Amino acid sequence: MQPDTIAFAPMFTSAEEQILRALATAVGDHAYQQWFSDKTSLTVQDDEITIGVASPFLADWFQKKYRSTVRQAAQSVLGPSVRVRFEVDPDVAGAQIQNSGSGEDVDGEQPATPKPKRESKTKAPTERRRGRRFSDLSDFVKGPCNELALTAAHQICDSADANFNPLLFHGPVGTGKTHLLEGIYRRLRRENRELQVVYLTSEAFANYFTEALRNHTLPSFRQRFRSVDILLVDDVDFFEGKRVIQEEFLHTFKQLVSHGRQVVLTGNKHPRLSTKLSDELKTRFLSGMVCRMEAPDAATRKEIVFQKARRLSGQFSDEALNFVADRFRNNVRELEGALNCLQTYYCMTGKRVRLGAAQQVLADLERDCIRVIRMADVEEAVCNLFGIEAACLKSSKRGRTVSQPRMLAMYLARKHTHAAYSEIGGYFGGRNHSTVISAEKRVDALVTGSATIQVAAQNWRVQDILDTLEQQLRVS
Ligand SMILES: Nc1ncnc2c1ncn2[C@@H]1O[C@H](COP(=O)(O)OP(=O)(O)OP(=O)(O)O)[C@@H](O)[C@H]1O
Repeated sequence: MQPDTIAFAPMFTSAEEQILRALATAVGDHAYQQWFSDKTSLTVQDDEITIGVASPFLADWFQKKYRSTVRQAAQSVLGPSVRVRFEVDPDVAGAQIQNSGSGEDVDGEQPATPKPKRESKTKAPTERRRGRRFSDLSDFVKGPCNELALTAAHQICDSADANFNPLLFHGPVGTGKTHLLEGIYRRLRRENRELQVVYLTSEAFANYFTEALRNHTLPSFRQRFRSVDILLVDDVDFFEGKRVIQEEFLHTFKQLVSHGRQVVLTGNKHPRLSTKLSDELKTRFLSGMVCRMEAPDAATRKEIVFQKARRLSGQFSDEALNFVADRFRNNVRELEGALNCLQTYYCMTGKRVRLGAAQQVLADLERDCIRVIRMADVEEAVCNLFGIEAACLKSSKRGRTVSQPRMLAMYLARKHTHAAYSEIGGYFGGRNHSTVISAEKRVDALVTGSATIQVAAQNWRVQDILDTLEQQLRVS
């Protein structure tokens, strides 16, 4: 991966300085001296920059007048995913009050608020950390459920020439896909500042694209995304069913990969299981390395809970933490939610949280985690996976493309809703109870025989399909 020359990058020492220089060029010297130099603070935190100003009125005014200029300046240094915030910085405000009385008149563009004063003190980029904090790879707890993915993430950061492109993480919600992607971003930004690394969600990519289409700025949109060294895109499932955006992303992807630039993606399902991604995009997604991430096993959950608890100010007994790890099994977000409850309880009482208190505090949360699965949920999950309409599932059609999904839907409805056979048969197109019984037997036999059926023109083991559907039912 050869870093492209980024405008301004080689000339200045820090990202803050580069942004300020780009800004000065964009707004002109006069306006820069009048509004920015010595009168604002600038903080860069990952892909977010914060401009600190002296009052809420100024924050509002800057937002209206300079937001897009500041964003463009920041993008020229940090890449297209950068976000800009304006907020009151008490240090800047304090410095302005101290220096009041030395103001000068400005041109007609000033806001109808107290004006910034000339001699207020420039605030150097501070250590303060605001806004989004990207996760770090070093905080990621390794277990059998994610070991391969973590190793691949480190390989991307370690080697300028990882031999898989793209790297794609997929798995159920809350299993750490975004954490790994952010961790890659953070490590690369920390250790390879010369690389142009862009992190964004696929939704943001789609929004930038639509904006570029609307504003007739496609060439600059393309130039931005097709010249990065490493592109990290979260949640590619969002591209599903969006043909034009898929096409655009495909070209971006091809261009990057053909120039040896790395692409890392995350998604909730294996690309092959997607019925709404173009075949060409799917093939590209599969051409590198696909890592599945699973819900954490017991030992990993325990390690995660203990690690996260160490970062909290609360005191918790080991039994209380083991209780959390044991009870909240679906994903790491649930574990975090439970720990937050215990932390709040600790803040309220000031007492070390023991097992009894944890059980009491978490009882409600546990109840909330009980998922009642309805036949409509099964229907929706099956239809999504197989790309068919609900009406089709309930119809009298008997072709395989419909009868197999229907058979699986009946099987899952019986397993998870405990509805009577006749009710299930009635729901899926007015069939009788013996049809459901026979569907149940057939699926059991297919699982036992490791049989496969087709999803999206690929053969999948019935057990794998059931696992995928059941994961969706658990979290939907
Ligand atoms: N192995 C892990 N070690 C430490 N924290 C983890 C681990 N896995 C997940 N987490 C934490 O769990 C939370 C949810 O993880 P994350 O957002 O990465 O999940 P995800 O798989 O991207 O979910 P979604 O599909 O909903 O986007 C985050 O706070 C993350 O830091």
